[in-house]
Amino acid sequence: MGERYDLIIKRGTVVLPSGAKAADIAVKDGRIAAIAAAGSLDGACEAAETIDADGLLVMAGAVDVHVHFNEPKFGHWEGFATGSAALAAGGCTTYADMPLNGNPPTVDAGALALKASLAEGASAVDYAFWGGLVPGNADRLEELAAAGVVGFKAFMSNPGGEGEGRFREIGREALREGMRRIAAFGGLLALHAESEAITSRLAAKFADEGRTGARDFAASRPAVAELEAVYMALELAAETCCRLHFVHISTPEAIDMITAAKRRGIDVTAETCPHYLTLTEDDMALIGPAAKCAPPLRGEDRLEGLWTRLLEGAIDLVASDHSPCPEAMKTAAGLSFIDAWGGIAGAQNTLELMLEEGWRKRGVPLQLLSAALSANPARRFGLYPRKGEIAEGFDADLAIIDPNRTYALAREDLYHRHKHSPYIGRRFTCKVVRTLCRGKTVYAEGAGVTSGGGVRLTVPASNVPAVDALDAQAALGAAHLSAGLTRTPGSASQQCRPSAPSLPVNGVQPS
Ligand SMILES: NC(=O)N[C@H]1NC(=O)NC1=O
Ligand SMILES: [Zn+2]
Ligand SMILES: [Zn+2]
Repeated sequence: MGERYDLIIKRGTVVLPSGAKAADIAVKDGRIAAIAAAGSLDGACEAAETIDADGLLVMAGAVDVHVHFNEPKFGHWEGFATGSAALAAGGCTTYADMPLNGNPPTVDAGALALKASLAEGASAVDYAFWGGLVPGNADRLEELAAAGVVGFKAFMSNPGGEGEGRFREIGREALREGMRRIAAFGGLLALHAESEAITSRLAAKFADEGRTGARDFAASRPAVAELEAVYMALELAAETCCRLHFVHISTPEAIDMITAAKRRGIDVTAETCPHYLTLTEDDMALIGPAAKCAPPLRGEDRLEGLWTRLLEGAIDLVASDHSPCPEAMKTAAGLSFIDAWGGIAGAQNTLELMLEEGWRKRGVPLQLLSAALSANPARRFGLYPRKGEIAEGFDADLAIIDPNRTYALAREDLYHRHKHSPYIGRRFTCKVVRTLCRGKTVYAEGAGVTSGGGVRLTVPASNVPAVDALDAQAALGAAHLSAGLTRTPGSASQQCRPSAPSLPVNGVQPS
């Protein structure tokens, strides 16, 4: 007998960075100890447990860097236990929690400590936290970085939400100052990019006119609101050299602006969400408030345009933006579409949606999907090389998928706190059947979710992962479509030198 392992997963179709391959995976002390030819470990080694994955896909657990678990105070919207259970059931093994809509929002070290205390012992899978950049907390950014946040999140438009002291959007000058501060310690800023000027003016106009339907909501947040905000933020990033990440991009035009900025050497990445890749404005009108989000769902052309950009490697990562609320805030009698909560509860469905719509329907290679769902988010936010890939030495964070299973998503399948979802009734031809976090089964079909074992991940404040690391995905995209993104290795960090701002920043003289 050879090596003694804790677990062997045998004969699975394993999605490696180089492609899918029949292989055995051995796990010891929570990490991937060996990857070997299918059938070669079984019998040759001892293991406390064996999982037969014959006929099943084995992928790296998804790394969902965009979820809103709303403790403290708004745990009745979504909490760590239920939110993470949904992620586990969907094949996600690591997440990063956004600094809103809990109260207090995560805008200083004290609020972060409170968040962390509430998550401890409650989360089914591993997790990290975002800090917030809001008007007035520029002096708190470094303490948040020192406490290990993955980055900072700011809103360019009104984030909504409830409660005194809730998270607020940031104007141009305070955003610029925040970027200067974040750049100074090598941090990263994530932006919700919609123009407040455009969206608030249209919202007020439509309110006056009594326009409260789904189409009115979409029209009040047009694509140009995203494009203007992305353009402005890219200009500020060029000026301040702040590393930038755009969350939930909804238009291929914005992706193209971001791609052009990458070519100019700006250290920027783009995220989209499964809903922009699987649902349209028509679906939103049909489904109702369960499909309401901001930016809103777009037309078929833009949806397909996003898939093309994903294939080209121009979309760095996919995350859920799980932002749920109590049922009544979506469906109360007499509630108009405009007044319903904007946020889609999608935590559980990311991986299956991407497999269904990407791999199955559009032929997107599994390794490209895996890069967008796992490796790239892990790399960008400092969780790599521990998370994000099936490779020796990495945490044994795995999603096991039955690629020959047809089912329709039912309310009862959902683990998140409130069971509204735009995907209820949707048919899938694949299903996550088991999820392992650090080698422990956290979800198994039939048995359900085992809660509580997730640990907190902190990212060193000085962590500056190069954007070049993301070129792996671009290369895959290029190979697939021969239209990939080219980025000069090292270009981002080498080219950016902060230039003097053209205007004084909030009375602070540029140094
Ligand atoms: N406040 C909040 O979570 N907003 C999120 N919901 C949504 O649909 N987009 C968002 O930014
Ligand atoms: Zn947002
Ligand atoms: Zn969000």
